[in-house]
Amino acid sequence: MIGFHTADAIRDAERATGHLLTDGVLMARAAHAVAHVVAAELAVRGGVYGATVVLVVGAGDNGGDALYAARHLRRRGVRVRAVLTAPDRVHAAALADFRAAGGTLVDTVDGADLVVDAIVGLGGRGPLREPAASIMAALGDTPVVAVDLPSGIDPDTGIVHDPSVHADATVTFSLRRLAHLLAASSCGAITVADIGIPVPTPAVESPTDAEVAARWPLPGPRDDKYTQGVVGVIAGSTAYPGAAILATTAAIAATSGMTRYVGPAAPQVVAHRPETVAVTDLAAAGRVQAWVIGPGYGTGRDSADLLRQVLADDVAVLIDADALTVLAANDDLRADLRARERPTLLTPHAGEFARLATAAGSAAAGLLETDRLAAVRVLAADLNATVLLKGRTTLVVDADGTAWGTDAESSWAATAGSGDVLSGIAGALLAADIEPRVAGTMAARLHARAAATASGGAPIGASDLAAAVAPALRALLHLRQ
Ligand SMILES: NC(=O)C1=CN([C@@H]2O[C@H](COP(=O)(O)OP(=O)(O)OC[C@H]3O[C@@H](n4cnc5c(N)ncnc54)[C@H](O)[C@@H]3O)[C@@H](O)[C@H]2O)[C@@H](O)CC1
Ligand SMILES: [K+]
Repeated sequence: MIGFHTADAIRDAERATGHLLTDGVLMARAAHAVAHVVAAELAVRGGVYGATVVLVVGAGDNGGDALYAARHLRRRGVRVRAVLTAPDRVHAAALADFRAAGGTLVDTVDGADLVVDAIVGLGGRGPLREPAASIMAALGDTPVVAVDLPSGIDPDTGIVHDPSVHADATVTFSLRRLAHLLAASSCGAITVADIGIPVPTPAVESPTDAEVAARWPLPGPRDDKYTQGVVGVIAGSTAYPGAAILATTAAIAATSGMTRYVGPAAPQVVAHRPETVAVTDLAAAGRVQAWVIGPGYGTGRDSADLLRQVLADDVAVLIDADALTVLAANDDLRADLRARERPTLLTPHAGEFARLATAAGSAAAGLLETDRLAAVRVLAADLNATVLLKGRTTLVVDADGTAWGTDAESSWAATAGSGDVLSGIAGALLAADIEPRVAGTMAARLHARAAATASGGAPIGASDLAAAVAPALRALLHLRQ
């Protein structure tokens, strides 16, 4: 598991090193790592020797890391210059070392082959201030290496303020910050350099692809179609059969268990996937181990009745799309949800999340813009369910606050119908008896990989995504030991 930490937890862990912090040993190690990553970036961009690097240095220790790095870079033949954004508060010892190593002070980033963002790190609050904002606005397409995290991004909430730095690479120290997950797309490639800080309990964890592969349910020698879990998909309508087809197609590809379908699009679903056991009425559906309810199934009275019956069933339930809207509109259904004892996973996008949180009178509604992680934690607790908030970074949080997350690494999945594919995959995993937080995160990982597989660099539709679930899973399973 990859752990992500709060700034407070990191500062406590740094303090626990005692003299390593107070004697500047940690900063010396950090500086070494900065120089290493800068040199590696230069090496793939035209060479290290003779290159010009401009450090943009702020008031705190983040600037100190970069100034001390100059000595290592000079040794490798790099011309190092620095712009001080707060000259009266710069790390004095680091500046003296920088000068002694042959660094020179300048006023702009002009002429840089690479810029180092050492404006703020863990101590950063709010958007870039002047003069840092104007200095960085003049960057053009010069590559940027961020020290610790890109300045202007909040370390704990990952809020990307305007203006802020967009980095091509980020070098951080021993412990990943929450922003590295929550604002992953602003950080570029992240290098975690071990500088000898003990690892505390993380705030959020993210499984690696190898861990997702290891947990993926595959048929064993004694399995049959029932033992692997039957998922039932309640989705789509006569007018809009697409969601039903996408969700069932994804569920079929994700695991070998049986997929049932309940709804008016049964003929279309069977025409696309003949292996689906499809009926139009819930009463005729037969047993399942998990329900997926909501994609494209409408928001009328029938929808509320169906959701009520499904919530009363003694199996895992995934509530998505229209069923989330129905849940927002019906107090009694939210009461049923809170009272449930079986696993329940809600999979809203930001709009559905806001509507549901507002209807539930949850403080989560007010937190969504300022602190996504806190917002999901609050809604999960208020609804007594696991909540998966979709986005470039997916967060999946249990009612007790346990939080997992995963960065999609690309945005190709941002297309209509993409969520239907996600709910199909996650539903199949729930039916295989995987707990909601784990199932949701595993599904988000496979979904992201399927999007990358389908895309190959070009826009895709959700049926391309659904078709790529099987090949993406095949590739993922190669990581299994
Ligand atoms: N504490 C430690 O043991 C270590 C700390 N390290 C570095 O130290 C950093 C933390 O240092 P500090 O606590 O000094 O904090 P920072 O270096 O992040 O900067 C805080 C300073 O920046 C100013 N500031 C805050 N927001 C700003 C904004 N938006 N625009 C302009 N200025 C702003 C503040 O007024 C404050 O003076 C880490 O991110 C890391 O880079 C490393 O040396 C590793 C060891
Ligand atoms: K920085």
